Amino acid sequence: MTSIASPTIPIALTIAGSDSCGGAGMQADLRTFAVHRVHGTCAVTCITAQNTLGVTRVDALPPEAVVAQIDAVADDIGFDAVKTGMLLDRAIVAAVAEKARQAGWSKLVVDPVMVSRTGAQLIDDEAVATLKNHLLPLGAIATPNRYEAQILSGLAIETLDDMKAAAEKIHHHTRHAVLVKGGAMSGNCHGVDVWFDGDRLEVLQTTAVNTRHTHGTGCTLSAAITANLARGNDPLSAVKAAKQYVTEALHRGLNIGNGQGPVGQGDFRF
Ligand SMILES: Nc1ncnc2c1ncn2[C@@H]1O[C@H](COP(=O)(O)OP(=O)(O)OP(=O)(O)O)[C@@H](O)[C@H]1O
Ligand SMILES: Cc1ncc(CO)c(N)n1
Repeated sequence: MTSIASPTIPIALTIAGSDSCGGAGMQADLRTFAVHRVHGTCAVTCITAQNTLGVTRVDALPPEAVVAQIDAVADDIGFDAVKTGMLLDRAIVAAVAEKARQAGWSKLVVDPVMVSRTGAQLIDDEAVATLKNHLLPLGAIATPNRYEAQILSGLAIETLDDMKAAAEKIHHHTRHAVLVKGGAMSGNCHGVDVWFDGDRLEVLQTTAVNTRHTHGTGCTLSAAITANLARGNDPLSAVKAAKQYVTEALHRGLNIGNGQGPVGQGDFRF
């Protein structure tokens, strides 16, 4: 029998929550990895009951269960890059940060999932502080959205200059690269992201896509960055290619459910 995957296939790990509607969270991450021809492994942090209208229930896994999943993958298969998504509570954030610190993951993308694009808080205050002080400084790239960048920088974000100032302030705290995402910005900044790595400040822009099917954009972007890092791309080119990919995914948004449908990570036209 021949095996399908060669030992040289890039491998990525996502540490994230499950989304029952399949558009965000680890479902989005694994699909995005697959489209990038990267084998996806996962450590589930929490189970969300959610659909295109919102989240109705969240159940956390014990932090030991999250760590056991990471160890099971690390001890046997290994991975080339890691991303974190929804970590939910202080204990899970602390356990993942400790694992990242011990293992010294160099290709770590931290999507600091705290506040949804609609402004709803997704994790508690203690978890926010632990994420900011313990996990974020370990990530090679942090990808806050507008509201998360406001919390992390302490700055109000209304304009492109505000996005740049927030990216610089967050970098000052983490000493690593930051991508402030503009999906929740209005006017000319809608869909514009700002990259700052301490050296280069870049504005990443595509034409804003006029769609309401935006569920999972943030997860899809950070998963694509992680996949590109796993494939050996440097951080800025990984981010630029991922931005292009999420724009295409927005054009393929799925009109399912009664609210904000998911972006189309795969090309389902056939
Ligand atoms: N309508 C749009 N047109 C073009 N790009 C967009 C649009 N909406 C979001 N994006 C892009 O999608 C990516 C994710 O950004 P966003 O600010 O939506 O993240 P998020 O709030 O974390 O997402 P999520 O909705 O998954 O929580 C960014 O690159 C952003 O610029
Ligand atoms: C599980 C999960 N992770 C992340 C997000 C943010 O898009 C979401 N809605 N659900």
